[in-house]
Amino acid sequence: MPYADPLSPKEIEDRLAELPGWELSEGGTELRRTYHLAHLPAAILALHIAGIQDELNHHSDLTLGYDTLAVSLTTHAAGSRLTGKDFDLAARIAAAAEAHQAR
Ligand SMILES: C[C@H](O)[C@H](O)[C@H]1CNC2=NC(N)=NC(=O)C2=N1
Repeated sequence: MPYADPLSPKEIEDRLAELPGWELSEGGTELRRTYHLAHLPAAILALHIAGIQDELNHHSDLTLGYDTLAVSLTTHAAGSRLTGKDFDLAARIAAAAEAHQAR
């Protein structure tokens, strides 16, 4: 069983509709969102997300800014294309961000 198979454009469109505020990168290979919150709360949210990612064994790239936390997701084992694992993790990240009152 491969780690995860790339999704079709239609599947991506359908899954993206379930994630308000998230967007695709230029080539449709990354799922992205930037959260806005104060610096230390953003770092704490990053720590929470890191725990979720180890639990799921699927990891995003997180960029901590002055008052932002940017999230970028792709599945490396699928040739850096989007798979269901990306959307599953994004949904968990979105729930964590809401709990941290990130916008
Ligand atoms: C061995 C382990 O299952 C793999 O390295 C996992 C870890 N986390 C991962 N995260 C992401 N985004 N893509 C992967 O292909 C991936 N592979």
